[in-house]
Amino acid sequence: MPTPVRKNRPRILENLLEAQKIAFAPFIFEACASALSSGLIEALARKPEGLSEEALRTETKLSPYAVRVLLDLLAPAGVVERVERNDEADARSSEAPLLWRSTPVADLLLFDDMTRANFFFTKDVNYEALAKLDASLTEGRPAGLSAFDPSWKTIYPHLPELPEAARKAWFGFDHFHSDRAYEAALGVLALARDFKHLVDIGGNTGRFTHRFLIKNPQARATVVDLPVQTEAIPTREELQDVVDRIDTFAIDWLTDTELHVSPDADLFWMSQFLDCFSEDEAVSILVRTKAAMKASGKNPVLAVLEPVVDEQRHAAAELSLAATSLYFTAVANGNSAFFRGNMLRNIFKRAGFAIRSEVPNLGISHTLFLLEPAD
Ligand SMILES: C[S@@+](CC[C@H](N)C(=O)[O-])C[C@H]1O[C@@H](n2cnc3c(N)ncnc32)[C@H](O)[C@@H]1O
Repeated sequence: MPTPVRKNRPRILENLLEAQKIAFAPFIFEACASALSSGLIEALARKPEGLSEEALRTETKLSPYAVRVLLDLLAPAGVVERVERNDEADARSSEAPLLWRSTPVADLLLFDDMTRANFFFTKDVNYEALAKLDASLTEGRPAGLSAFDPSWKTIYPHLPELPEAARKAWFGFDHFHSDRAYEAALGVLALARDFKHLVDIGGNTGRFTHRFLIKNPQARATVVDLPVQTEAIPTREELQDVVDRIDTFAIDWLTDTELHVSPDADLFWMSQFLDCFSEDEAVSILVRTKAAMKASGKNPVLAVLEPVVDEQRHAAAELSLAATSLYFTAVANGNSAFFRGNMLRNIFKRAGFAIRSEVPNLGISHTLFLLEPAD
């Protein structure tokens, strides 16, 4: 028997609209993608006083039909609006062309770097794969990854093989979210100690390593990652000014390989890394990292930079992070997510680390944890 709808709910019309935005979310998303790629939103943004449909056709090369169906949906979706006529006669006249203009939401789609990084990450990396979210959730594997290649088990070893648009969107998204926090985190680290040897675990393309080495001209670094990433480090053009101070250590943390790095290592660093693993996997990685730290003679610190999903200042950040967790589910590995604060702190404890300090709200949404072995 169907569950009865509860009566006397307040704001039923607003809620009905919200529910339709969800029911038709892919339609709205695709309409925005077309309005961006055709230049429709940009044309409107350049003319704050408004544009007629005819002018939009000229600007975008879209047909009258295409302009009409896009505008008709983007208006109730809150992306464009009809211009209010002041002149009553004008407003009644069927001769006067209807004018359209963009809303502040359209401006964000066009100009806001975070919105754009998220939008194209959704479009070019996740869109097709998300159709397999159900299977991913029930089977505990990234079933959506088959949109790229049915033989791939996780996305990480295949990042360099992604199609051009997906690779650009993946790195654009990753870099957008970590870059802003890097500068702030480097400032915090500089206050803590004069670090001489960085171990960048999950160092990927060496982007953080590069910034660290530029800021610390006497220091060295070891980039730790899957072989496909570490092998590319020496030839990366953007690292050439520091490459003679970088070593690499290739590891697949999902095997039982141990970490071995220079005895001079005094800063172990993990940025947007632990979230690529399940809780138990993260504990295992931290335990092996702790063993490598203890082998160093320099009393090292472990710095973990993570966005904590339930400790965000803004609803937009919380929604972005929670949505990205489903990328981990359907595309990346099937078993990880951005952590809630209590889970992450518990993982540190289980691995035998004590938290020395926490600095929240770095960049847009990251917290920097400084940890030391508790035993
Ligand atoms: C989300 S990226 C983070 C990159 C960078 N640290 C940042 O702040 O943007 C995660 C990194 O972890 C690495 N990684 C994922 N799974 C791994 C594994 N099983 N063993 C070693 N590294 C792995 C990936 O290759 C990638 O470079």
